[in-house]
Amino acid sequence: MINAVDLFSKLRTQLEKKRPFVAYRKPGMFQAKALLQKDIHSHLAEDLSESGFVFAPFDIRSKAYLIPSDESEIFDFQFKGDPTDEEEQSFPGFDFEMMEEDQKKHELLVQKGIDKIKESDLKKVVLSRSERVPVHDPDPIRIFKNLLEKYSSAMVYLWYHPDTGIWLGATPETLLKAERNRFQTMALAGTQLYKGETDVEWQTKEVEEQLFVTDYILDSLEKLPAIEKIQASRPYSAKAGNLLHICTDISGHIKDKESLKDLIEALHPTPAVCGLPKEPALKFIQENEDHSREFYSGYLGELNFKFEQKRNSNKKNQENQQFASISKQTDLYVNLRCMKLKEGNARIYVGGGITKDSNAADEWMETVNKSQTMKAVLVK
Ligand SMILES: C=C(O[C@@H]1C=C(C(=O)O)C=C[C@H]1O)C(=O)O
Repeated sequence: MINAVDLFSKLRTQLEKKRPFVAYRKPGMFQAKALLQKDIHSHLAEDLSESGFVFAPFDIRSKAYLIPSDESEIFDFQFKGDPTDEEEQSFPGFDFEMMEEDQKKHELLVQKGIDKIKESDLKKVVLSRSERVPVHDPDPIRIFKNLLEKYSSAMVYLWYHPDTGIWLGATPETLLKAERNRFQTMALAGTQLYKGETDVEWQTKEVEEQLFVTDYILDSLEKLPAIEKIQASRPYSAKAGNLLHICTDISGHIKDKESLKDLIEALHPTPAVCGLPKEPALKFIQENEDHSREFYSGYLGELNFKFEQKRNSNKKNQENQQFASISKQTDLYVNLRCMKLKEGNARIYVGGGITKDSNAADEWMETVNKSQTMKAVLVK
């Protein structure tokens, strides 16, 4: 365990030396972790058998970066900021006049998506935009501390790589957790503002949209020969910053470890960030969104991370002796509620799922609400 102040100063040195690093805290954890790469080389996750922290883009044809465990110094730390009661968070206001152009553009895009759904086999498409926000104090470490303070139930991270630049985020969405022969994923979709209550009503549009995601994930998993014993929870409302989403937890068994790659490839990109059917949704996104998503709606996290598991022996003559075995763990998240920091500006990425029942003005508002997760940590 390293003192947080010392860790942050090590991160600054890494930045100065242009060496890749990532610092992160998983949802609900007290302890945070950092991987500081010892050299400046670009390592890639080529076949997902590597061990380290992976940072993968939305577009599966582009490079997925890796900070390999073996080439890094790994630290555990705790950040004791002012513990914020998530119930009492405040979010900054917004200047709607300044955003008029963005609003028009986004509503046109959404309407085009709705029209396409009505006239084709496309059932759902996730459409996004990015927003440039000038940042008064663009110190990534200051912003990361704010993330740690504000979002205890999200995966919060600060990633730096000379090839990708600086990214930060607080994502509520698990892509895949896998350990030994078990795995877990989730179907997350549907959005409403959190108003102090998680026991809320959902409209048919949201229920249907989330069901598309669940069904698609279950179908894709059933097609994989190495996957068995698939189970799905009942849908429930999950809180993420100032928002609520509908969530279904999905779990199962993997028969052979070699299948992790197939599993990740079957899941990414899910209809929670791309659409249904996958191919026409992807085509629509590529042809109509006017920004490159880069790492937004890609995935990130621990890949085949080795950790020591201590077990007590139950043999009498070896009483009190502990046995350590090395296990591998994968813990990946979808890169949502995120931003890229560059030259004193933050580029915030936000999107939402469009179906035949969507309304363009509501979808615009949903992206405004989603952008609050990052805007709230930019202010001092
Ligand atoms: C696409 C985003 O979020 C996804 C889309 C949601 C929706 O359409 O309601 C909800 C949660 C996420 O699965 C985003 O945050 O940018």
